[in-house]
Amino acid sequence: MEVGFLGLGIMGKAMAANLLRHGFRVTVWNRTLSKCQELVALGATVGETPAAVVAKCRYTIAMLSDPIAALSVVFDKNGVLEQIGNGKGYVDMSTVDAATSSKISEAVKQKGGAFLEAPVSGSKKPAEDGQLVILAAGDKALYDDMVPAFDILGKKSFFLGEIGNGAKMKLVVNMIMGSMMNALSEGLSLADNSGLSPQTLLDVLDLGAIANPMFKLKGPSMLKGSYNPAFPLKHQQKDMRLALSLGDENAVSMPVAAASNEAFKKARSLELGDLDFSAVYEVLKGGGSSQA
Ligand SMILES: NC(=O)C1=CN([C@@H]2O[C@H](COP(=O)(O)OP(=O)(O)OC[C@H]3O[C@@H](n4cnc5c(N)ncnc54)[C@H](OP(=O)(O)O)[C@@H]3O)[C@@H](O)[C@H]2O)C=CC1
Ligand SMILES: O=CC(=O)O
Repeated sequence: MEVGFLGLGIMGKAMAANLLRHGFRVTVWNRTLSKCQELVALGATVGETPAAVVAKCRYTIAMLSDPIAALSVVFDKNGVLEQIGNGKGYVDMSTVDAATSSKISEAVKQKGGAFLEAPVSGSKKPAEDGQLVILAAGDKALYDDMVPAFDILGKKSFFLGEIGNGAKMKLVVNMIMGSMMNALSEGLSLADNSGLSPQTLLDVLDLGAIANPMFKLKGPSMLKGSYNPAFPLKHQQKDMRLALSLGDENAVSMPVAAASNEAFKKARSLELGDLDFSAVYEVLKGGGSSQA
């Protein structure tokens, strides 16, 4: 199978490499074109623009930072829309809001193409290992066509129905994840500031009913102050913002998420946005965000 791949950041690079390893022919594009070279070394070819990739490939996948990037790659000059049409499919796996996804879907469909949103749950390591959870919605026939690729990229894919449902599901999941990261950070800080060992707290948590892979993976590196980005904090804050906006639209009160968003915003203001999202601990350490 041949696919195009737009966006070679932390996730896109790992996902495109995985497809290449499994025998897919992949044509890649990235805004900073030099980043394509690592994939070329693995067998990829390069498209000079998103339009050039879509012209060459029947199916094109995108993995881009945010709504601005997702819209730009489709609607700008040399963008996806210039070449999408009958018989071609566009699959956006970026985490965006439902409105962004719908706008892209409408435009692609108007040109005769098919569109699927397919954001993923799972970070850098699951992307490298093909263990993502794929939350797809939109064109069911395109979903069926993409199953061979999804089987390589993920451990499970869900088809959630109409456009927007994948985006919303992803935002709900990441709203919970961001709130949990804040709760863990406050707990580590409370343990530390009240004379307990934060490492012992992690050990206790790991044996009880609230044990989870995220606490287990991130806790020890947080205690070392090590925040190599797997999931950049700026993207987690974007997801909290979009989830809160979904809450606004549906009159859902989310005080926990709102407080967590403030901590992520504070972290961004301290220029921690490019670090891993667990760096929010730096804001909450020593007594809470108001003292950061
Ligand atoms: N990292 C993670 O753990 C996970 C991330 N996600 C989501 O996946 C998406 C990608 O994340 P990740 O790979 O971590 O992000 P990165 O920040 O590592 O990569 C972002 C990508 O978007 C491109 N980009 C940014 N702005 C523009 C623009 N205006 N026009 C064109 N391209 C642009 C970047 O290009 P350039 O190289 O030129 O900057 C890069 O290829 C995000 O939506 C994120 O929320 C989902 C699950 C897990
Ligand atoms: O979006 C991030 C993730 O870990 O999932």
